[in-house]
Amino acid sequence: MAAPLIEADAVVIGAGPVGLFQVFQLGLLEVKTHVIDVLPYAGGQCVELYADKPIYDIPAVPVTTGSGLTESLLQQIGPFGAQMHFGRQVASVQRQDDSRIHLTTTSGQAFLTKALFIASGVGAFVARSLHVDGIAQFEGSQLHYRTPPVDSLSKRHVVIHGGSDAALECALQVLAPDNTHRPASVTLVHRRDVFVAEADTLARVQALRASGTLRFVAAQITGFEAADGVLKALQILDAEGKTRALPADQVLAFLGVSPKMGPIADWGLAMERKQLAVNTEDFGTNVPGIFAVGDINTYPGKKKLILCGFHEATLAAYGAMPFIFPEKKVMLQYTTTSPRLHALLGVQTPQKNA
Ligand SMILES: Cc1cc2nc3c(=O)[nH]c(=O)nc-3n(C[C@H](O)[C@H](O)[C@H](O)COP(=O)(O)OP(=O)(O)OC[C@H]3O[C@@H](n4cnc5c(N)ncnc54)[C@H](O)[C@@H]3O)c2cc1C
Repeated sequence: MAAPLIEADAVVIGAGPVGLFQVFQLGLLEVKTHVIDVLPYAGGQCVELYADKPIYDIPAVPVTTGSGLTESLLQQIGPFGAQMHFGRQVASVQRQDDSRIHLTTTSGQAFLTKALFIASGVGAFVARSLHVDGIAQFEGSQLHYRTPPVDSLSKRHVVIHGGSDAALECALQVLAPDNTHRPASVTLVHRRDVFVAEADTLARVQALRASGTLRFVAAQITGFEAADGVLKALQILDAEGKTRALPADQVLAFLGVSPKMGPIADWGLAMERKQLAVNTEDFGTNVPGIFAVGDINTYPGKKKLILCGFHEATLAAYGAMPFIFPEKKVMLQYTTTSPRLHALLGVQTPQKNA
């Protein structure tokens, strides 16, 4: 059954830093927002590509990190109660006759919004898939690119594939002492016995390997065996050059993520060199009611910097008001002095000196 249509004043595509700040600026203008991101969490490039690296050029923040900045932004937008729709990729965008914008996601959710803010950055961060002929048929049932609920792995032969932190964290989660849904076996498969992970994670995985709870095989996955449409085993090419079968009911592959622009070029928006062309007055695209902010847009002098995206989001919020609240006269107010903004932010208005 199709998910019910969500009607909204504003939808933001992308929960990167600029999408999050868009929520803040819209919140100050009393606009409730829905945010859609294909990732299961906020932060965009900041979390996906440089979570622990320092950033030095966020105004008035001498130093933070990709994840630190994201946490601060999430805290800042907290009062506005944006509805987050994680793990969903926007597939289509179409302006309707009533001037609202209709969106659909690949998972079948639809939105109808008065204004749309595209903050999709360098593209949707989607998991790299396992390149084995025919194995895609098991995606979602027996092949996963994120850890599925651990109870679905109970009494199954589980194969975790990859050499990253994410693969090792998955092994630790599946074999956590408090997980009562124990798999029949858990095997970690990576082409070499070398992993890129935090020292603590490596040590905990090593302990599981030493105790025999977690098996490790240095190998490449080259094929699979199935019966009646059910995956039974993976064919692996081991370090000695031998191909053998490894029982596999559930395969969890962690091969990293890569940004994909997706079908954005089909949304009827003017583009220049794969970026959305916008005006610099309010960062509107050529389609009324659709704005583009952050790394996805282009205009003369564009710089792909977070602070530039914050400015763009501010002007886009004001620019969208005629579409969201056409009757409302919008005045610029300062967060320092406006009791109205204090109420929205849930903070006290300072008492005037007697
Ligand atoms: C290594 C590195 C270091 C950097 N250092 C700095 C720095 O020091 N200072 C600085 O200012 N900038 C820095 N940048 C650039 C900065 O990270 C970007 O300018 C910023 O992330 C852009 O934010 P954004 O919100 O526009 O897009 P992004 O951060 O790319 O976020 C976009 C989000 O949209 C989602 N998305 C895209 N398409 C869809 C779709 N169709 N459906 C659902 N979700 C979708 C993506 O999954 C993603 O989460 C750095 C970048 C890199 C790679």
